[in-house]
Amino acid sequence: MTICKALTIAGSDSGGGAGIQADLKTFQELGVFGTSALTAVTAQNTLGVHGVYPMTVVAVEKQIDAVASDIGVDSLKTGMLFSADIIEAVALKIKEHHFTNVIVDPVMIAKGGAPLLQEEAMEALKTKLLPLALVVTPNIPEAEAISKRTIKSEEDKKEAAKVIAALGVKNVLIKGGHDEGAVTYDLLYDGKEFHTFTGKRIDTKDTHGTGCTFSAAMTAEIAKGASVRTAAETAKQFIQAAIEDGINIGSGHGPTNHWAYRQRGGC
Ligand SMILES: Nc1ncnc2c1ncn2[C@@H]1O[C@H](COP(=O)(O)OP(=O)(O)OP(=O)(O)O)[C@@H](O)[C@H]1O
Ligand SMILES: Cc1ncc(CO)c(N)n1
Repeated sequence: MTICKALTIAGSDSGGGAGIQADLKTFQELGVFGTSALTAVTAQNTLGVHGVYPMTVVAVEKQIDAVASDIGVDSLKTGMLFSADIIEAVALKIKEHHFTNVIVDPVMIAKGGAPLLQEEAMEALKTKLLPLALVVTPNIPEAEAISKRTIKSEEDKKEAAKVIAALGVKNVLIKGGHDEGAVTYDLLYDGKEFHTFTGKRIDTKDTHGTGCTFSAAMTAEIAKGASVRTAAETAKQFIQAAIEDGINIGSGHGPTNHWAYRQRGGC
């Protein structure tokens, strides 16, 4: 049996709904062996972020080397990277280990408003990491920050995707969770064409970690050999099920249900 392996380079969410925890749960649910390189520890729950404790650059590098040299990496995703130093180190490791299936979730701000990326790290994200990415998966505020454009319409989303692609990313997937309306529209631009992934918008406050979970599902599917487009389709179904079959944990923005997709018969 071939075991597919995915690495997440991200922050820890003690509350278990986002970050490394969401990524590893999602990898497991989709039948992929998950490994991790922690960039920061956050003290976090459904009410917000109560502390951020970054790892040293050497600690991040050593974790990536340990995984790459022994276990192997079929695909990797990045989440919370926090500082320019960590971004630069991760970019160098991607090149050194010749990682190609790189999914960048450009995490900037937690749902409650806490910064998870230092402002001065934006330039490193754009110039060092994005050119190495197979896919980047910004939400709407992140797409606005990277493209320096305001997104109010589907046309704006398309223009922003083109601007982001011009930074050297092969595929840009702008997630539509922050839009309004009865339907969510996630837009994929592959450098030539646009593809839309839609779902019924669920009226719930329990959407903590939706972005991490979505990009982790894409990463797992790409580890198994799926195309970016097919991976996005599966990720959309995975997150739709995870939000719809909510589990109501904590008194703030609760996590999604990472096992819902499997329970419905997906794998
Ligand atoms: N209320 C909702 N109902 C249905 N789908 C949703 C809802 N909210 C988000 N989604 C979907 O979840 C996925 C993640 O999108 P979103 O824009 O919420 O990411 P995010 O802001 O990066 O999340 P987070 O920062 O919490 O990790 C997308 O496929 C989006 O369409
Ligand atoms: C550690 C971590 N990564 C990402 C997010 C974004 O959801 C979060 N809230 N916490």
